[in-house]
Amino acid sequence: MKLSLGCIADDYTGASDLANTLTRQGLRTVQTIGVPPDDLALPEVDAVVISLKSRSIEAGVAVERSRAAEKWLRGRGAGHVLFKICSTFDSTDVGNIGPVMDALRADCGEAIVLVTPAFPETGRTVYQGNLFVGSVPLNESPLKDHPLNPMRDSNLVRVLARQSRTQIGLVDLATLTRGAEAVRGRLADLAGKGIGAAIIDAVFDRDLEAIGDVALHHRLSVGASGIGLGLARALVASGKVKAAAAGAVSGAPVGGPAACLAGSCSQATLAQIANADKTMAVLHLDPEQIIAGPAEARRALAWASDRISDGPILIASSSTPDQVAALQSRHGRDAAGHAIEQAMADIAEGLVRAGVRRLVVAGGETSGAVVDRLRIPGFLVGEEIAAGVPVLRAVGTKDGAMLLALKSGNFGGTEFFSDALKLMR
Ligand SMILES: Nc1ncnc2c1ncn2[C@@H]1O[C@H](COP(=O)(O)OP(=O)(O)O)[C@@H](O)[C@H]1O
Ligand SMILES: O=C(O)[C@@H](O)C(=O)COP(=O)(O)O
Repeated sequence: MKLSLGCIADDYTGASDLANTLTRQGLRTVQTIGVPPDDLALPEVDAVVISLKSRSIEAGVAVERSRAAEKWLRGRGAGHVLFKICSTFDSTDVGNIGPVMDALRADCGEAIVLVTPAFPETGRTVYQGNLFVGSVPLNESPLKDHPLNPMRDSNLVRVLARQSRTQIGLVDLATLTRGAEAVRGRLADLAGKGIGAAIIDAVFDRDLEAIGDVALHHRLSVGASGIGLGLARALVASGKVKAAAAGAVSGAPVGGPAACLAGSCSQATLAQIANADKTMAVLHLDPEQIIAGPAEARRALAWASDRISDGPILIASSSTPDQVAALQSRHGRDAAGHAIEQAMADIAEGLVRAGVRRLVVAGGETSGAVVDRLRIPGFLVGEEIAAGVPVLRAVGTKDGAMLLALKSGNFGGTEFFSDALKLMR
């Protein structure tokens, strides 16, 4: 297998979002959890998206894991590697986007790296280096209240400069609009000044096509699903990938009980939870009790076992920004987040033991904890539920056929949970 594109995603929801985009553009794509073991049977594919849970961990560990993933991808022939980050640039001043980018850039000997989180389909656009979420700058969006990485600066040149050892430049929309040659010229100027990475503006998919065209001639790029779209279209346009051969997988129905778990506290997820009781039984966990010990997860499983044969259920830990801040001030941000993620993993494990084979998880870190606990080695991409969220069919599992949906906290409409289960048959 010689890969046309190698990808390293810094969380599992982000990886499924990118795998979805590449599949929709005609690339045969598989999502793996971590660097695949040698005995994992992978189908013949054009792209592999290696999912890491490296967004919110210590920067040195994120670098080490990302370098191992890059080595594996390059070893399978990937000439270009995309480091997939969040379309809302989720990170802190100590990383991990900058440190991982610096390390991968050094490893592949790239002079200058194109960076853009733009993903117009979900309202993420970049202009003059500033990231917009819908109609507002990042620092005015709900991301300012993210539980782990509150985003309070929309200027990505500044944000990335605080995290990276290299200077950061800008390729603005005016340059991009003049075409690929103008972008190459600007990159050569910046690289000549010793600048190692550039945020590039993008507002429409056509901007991402131009970016993909340029990026494909580099060894490394950094961005969200939008740049994935650009790279995929460039690969197809160049004839390196035959798009007609690809498509989302379907498969035998899985059936059986279905459950949803929400650990995301994002605005979109809060609205989806508020709507869910129209179509399923909903349990709100007590976050304080989760931190106190395992009894809260046991209570959730007992509640679930009474209902799971009657129809789908949703179990949520999610709270409003004020409640999240209060909990964090009592227990610390990382300790609270970790305890809740582990409780969600305990609940997921118990649900699967009780026969659940269709599972929706809301939240990137939450999905990481759940998928790790279930020891799922990889996924094939199925139908699209909402922009950036596909149905995933697990591969290589010991528990037999299983369908999952890993939803980024901010993605999906208000009916997301029932929309997902309609497609997860
Ligand atoms: N009620 C709560 N209070 C504080 N933190 C919470 C609460 N519920 C969940 N969390 C934590 O908030 C984080 C949410 O992150 P994540 O799952 O990545 O969601 P998103 O996709 O919205 O970023 C996780 O670490 C999760 O454990
Ligand atoms: O690019 C995106 O916005 C998503 O793919 C993503 O990375 C989501 O992260 P979470 O919101 O933490 O799930």
